[in-house]
Amino acid sequence: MPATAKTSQVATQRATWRDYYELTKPRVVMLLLLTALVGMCLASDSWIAWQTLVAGIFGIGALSSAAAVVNHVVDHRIDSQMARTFNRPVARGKVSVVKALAFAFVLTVVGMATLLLFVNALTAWLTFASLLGYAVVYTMFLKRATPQNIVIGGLAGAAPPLLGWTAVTGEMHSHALLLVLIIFTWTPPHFWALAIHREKDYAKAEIPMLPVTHGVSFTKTSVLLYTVLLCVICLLPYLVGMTGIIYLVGSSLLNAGFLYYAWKLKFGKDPKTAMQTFKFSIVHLMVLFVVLLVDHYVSIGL
Ligand code: HEM
Ligand SMILES: CC(C)=CCC/C(C)=C/CC/C(C)=C/COP(=O)(O)OP(=O)(O)O
Repeated sequence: MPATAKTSQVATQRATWRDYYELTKPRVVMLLLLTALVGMCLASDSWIAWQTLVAGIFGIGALSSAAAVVNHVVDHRIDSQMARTFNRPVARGKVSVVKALAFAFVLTVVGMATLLLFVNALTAWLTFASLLGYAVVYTMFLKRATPQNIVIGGLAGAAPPLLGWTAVTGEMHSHALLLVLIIFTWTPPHFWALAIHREKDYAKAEIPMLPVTHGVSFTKTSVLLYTVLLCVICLLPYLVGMTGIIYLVGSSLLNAGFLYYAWKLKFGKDPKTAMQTFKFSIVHLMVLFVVLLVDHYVSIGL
């Protein structure tokens, strides 16, 4: 074999920092951290101390990333069987299981130390519990056991606003739990839209996602019903006096958009609607939490 081919073959196998970065599911973690930041800001009527902000976001980000890395390791065999995930660093052997687990361990230790030393113990242990909820409860058990996997497992991914809140106040609050409930209700339509598009992938990997176990039509109905539920849940922050008119208008417009896609997914014929709904769900959550932030600072006059 010519040297260049051999070199290029070795080069493709040697992992780079980009591979480790990909293991952290960076775009997912960025949105998780936006929701944590909003939880921090809504917990106080004044600006957040920069130490709490930096240490809290860093610690929650490190543990979220560690959870994502463990997910890549646990799922590397099924990832290699699916078109969407076969090219992932651990699935294709570019990063070894041992090195990935070592990376996750370092992220966890550094993240926990940061939260324990510079934030508070409640936030550290709640964040660690969320890591276990995703990396162990969801990834190792629920994902392979029940079509309700993402509903139950969604609690881990919904935790960041509560983690941000406790980072600032050192205690839990019903308003923070409302923000968790919004993401918890948002997760099923977010994921099931993608699962409809990838139904054959999950069937091939024998993962009991809802479209595989109950069919695409049932899943489309579930997406629509959860989106209706999300519209109701999103009214609660306004009804309990946690937010003002900016949030009411913004969330109502966003939820009208989500309902449009969920309705089109259920009753329309365009196969592209599933991924359009999935992509819109991400924009929906991102803009919803920005609207929460704007509403908060306008209402306290900062
Ligand atoms: C158990 C709960 C969840 C499940 C099962 C789930 C599932 C997924 C899946 C399968 C993807 C596609 C990933 C890929 O193809 O690389 C994805 C993408 C994404 N998810 Fe979720 N998700 C969940 C919760 C969340 C939460 C709580 C957030 C943020 C608050 C979130 C934000 C995102 C973002 C931003 C993307 C796009 C990532 C990219 O483009 O690389 N997800 N989700
Ligand atoms: C500390 C803390 C807040 C932890 C939560 C961290 C976290 C990364 C949540 C992500 C939710 C998510 C994208 C799940 C998809 O997993 P999947 O295995 O169904 O997706 P895949 O098939 O794309 O790997």
